[in-house]
Parts: sequence; structure tokens; C-alpha cells
Amino acid sequence: MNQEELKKKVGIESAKYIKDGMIVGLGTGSTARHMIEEVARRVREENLNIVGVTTSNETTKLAKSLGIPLKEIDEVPFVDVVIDGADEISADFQGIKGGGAALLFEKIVASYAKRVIWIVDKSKMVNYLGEFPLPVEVVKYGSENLFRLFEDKGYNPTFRMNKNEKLTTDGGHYIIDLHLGKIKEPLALSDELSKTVGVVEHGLFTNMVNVVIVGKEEVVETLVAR
Ligand SMILES: O=C[C@H](O)[C@H](O)[C@H](O)COP(=O)(O)O
Repeated sequence: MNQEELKKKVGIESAKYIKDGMIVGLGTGSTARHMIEEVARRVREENLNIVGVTTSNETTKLAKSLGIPLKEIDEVPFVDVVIDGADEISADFQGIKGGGAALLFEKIVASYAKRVIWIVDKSKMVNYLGEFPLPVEVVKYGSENLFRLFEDKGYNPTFRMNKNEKLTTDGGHYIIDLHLGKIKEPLALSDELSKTVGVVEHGLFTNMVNVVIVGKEEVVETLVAR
């Protein structure tokens, strides 16, 4: 079974957590896409009655094209469940997200969610976070200085590019990716980045996930955080 098939498997499995009447956070990326397609199928074929809240412009476009009813995040007081992909997940359920540049809206939706479910193929499960570059979303004003600050700290920063230009996120910011290799203390780094002026948000999602659905060759494994 190739990686794409594993992603599809967990996407379909995760949609089973969605029940009639729910407000559902719709994640972003190639794995979340499969979940969104399955949700749309259930809306169409099973008359599933839900409202989606999206986590990126890309997901809004996809969900609209598939006919999923949507509301803006500010039109709902909470989200029942958000289902999203991830770039890395460690054994203690900490994660890195933002490989698709959607971390800010994803974290906002997750922070209003009663339940957070991540769907990944087995390659995303790691012993330590950090091999995947950690995305940091920053205000454009002063971002070169912030870049130099990260350089001085030895964080090996690179600006996320879109062709020859710096990529601008859905929120109108830049992303600086930190190439850290191994993040020894995710919680401490999360605090440090959150306190850094000019940082809007970062891709460390600490103590946020409730359920992780992992696609493996033979089985789909469901891990529940304590
Ligand atoms: O910004 C993007 C998101 O955090 C994605 O959920 C994450 O990058 C995983 O994406 P994919 O399922 O395409 O690997």
C-alpha cells in the first residue's frame, strides 16, 4: 500500500467520528483532503447534516466545490471536532504542523474544538520532533531582523518561498522555517517562540490532540491521548 492509499484510508476512517448536527473543523493538506471528500460523500449520499469550518483558503475552495455547508469561525462559538493532518507526531502526542502553510488558522480552529483528531500515515510518527522544519508564521514588518535573530540562536532559518518570492500565508504573513534537527524541549521552545515579538504563531501543537489515527500497511491504528 503506498503513502497516498494510507492517507485515504485514515481520511475515510476519521470521517466516522462525524455525527449529525456537528460543527466540524476541516483541516488542510493532502491527508485532510481525503477526509473532506468522504465527508462530502456522506453529506450527499447519507444526508449527513453538518456545518464545516475551514482552516485555509484551499480547504474552503475544496469544501465549497464539494457542496459541504460552511460557516466562518466567528459565526460559531465552538467546533465539535476538528480533523486535520500533521507533519510529525512524537510518542507523547506533541506535533508539528504547517507544512502546507496553514498552521495559524489550523491552530485557531483547534483551540476552539472540543475534540482534535489528527490523521497521518505511519511516516509521520517520530521519536523526536524537529527533523521536519518547524514553521514560524511572522509579521512581514521586521521579519528580516527576526530571521537574523533565529540565525544567531542557531535555528538555521529559511524563508518559505513560493517560486521566487517569499510565500504569503492566508493570514497575510511570511513563514520562516527553522531547521532544528531535534527539538529536545518542545514546550520550552513553544513558549519562547510565542513570546518573541513579530511571531504570529508557530507550528508546534503541544497538548492539543485527543486522537491520532495512523495508517499502516495492515491496519488503521487509533491512538488516544491521556
Ligand atoms: O499547513 C498544513 C497542515 O498543517 C497540514 O495538515 C500538514 O502539513 C500535513 O499535510 P499532509 O497531510 O499533506 O502531509
